[in-house]
Amino acid sequence: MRLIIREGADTTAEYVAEYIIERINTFSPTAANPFVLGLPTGSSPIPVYRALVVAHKMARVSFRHVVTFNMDEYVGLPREHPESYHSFMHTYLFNHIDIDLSNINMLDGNAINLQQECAMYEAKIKKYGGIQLFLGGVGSDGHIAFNEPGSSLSSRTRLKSLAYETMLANARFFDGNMSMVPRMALTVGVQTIMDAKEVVIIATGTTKALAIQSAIEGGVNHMHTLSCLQLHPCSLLVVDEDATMELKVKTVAVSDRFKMLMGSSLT
Ligand SMILES: N[C@@H]1[C@@H](O)[C@H](O)[C@@H](COP(=O)(O)O)O[C@@H]1O
Repeated sequence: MRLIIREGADTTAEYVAEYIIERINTFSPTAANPFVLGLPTGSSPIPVYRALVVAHKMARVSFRHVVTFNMDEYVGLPREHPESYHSFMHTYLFNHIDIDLSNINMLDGNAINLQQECAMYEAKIKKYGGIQLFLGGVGSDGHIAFNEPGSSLSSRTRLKSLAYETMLANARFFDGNMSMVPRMALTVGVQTIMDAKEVVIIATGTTKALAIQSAIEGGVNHMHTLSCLQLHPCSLLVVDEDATMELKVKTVAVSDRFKMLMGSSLT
């Protein structure tokens, strides 16, 4: 697992966007051999999507032969609801790039048979030969996608009840009203993410510091599912300085601002 530290949220997002652009362009996708990209929702990837849209408008990257699979979707929230992950992805990315709508794959949280929906999603990923690059965020408790604490590390796409902490964090998108926050979601599993050829995680802000610390310095364990990436041959965490605040091993190059915050212990 590689760790890249940038100063702030914007430079962190820029790094991730440039990384994805480079990967897509180097791959040179075609209709017969598309680039398969896994995507997250949440506030952390928003500046990444913004940067990808700008790069697309400047003709630096095309999504014409990119196939996407999103990580998760709420159960029971209408697709058109502004807080559905379907709406989120169109608002922040899909409406502004040249992706073919038939290349967008999102779990249907209103499917009549949710179990079948999840099995079909896994089968479709397989049909494309797997995910080339899975971009993800992390929950403040260290979860990846909606693989809440206690999720099996060999899990695949399935129905999950959300942890109280996740619902609390997501209440900000529902006018702070906990009773409006969906209690269940469909999510790719830990193993689905581990099967990707490459995994890139973005984490910014002090609220992610404990999650980053447990993922990097803790053992691999199902209570902090991000930690599974320690076992991935090609995983990358891209974080800002705030998100490194709880790291015990202070061997990283740090900026003056960070040194100031930490006092003389780093000099
Ligand atoms: N299912 C999503 C995760 O994929 C995301 O990583 C997390 C953090 O979101 P944010 O970036 O808004 O902190 O939120 C939800 O739980």
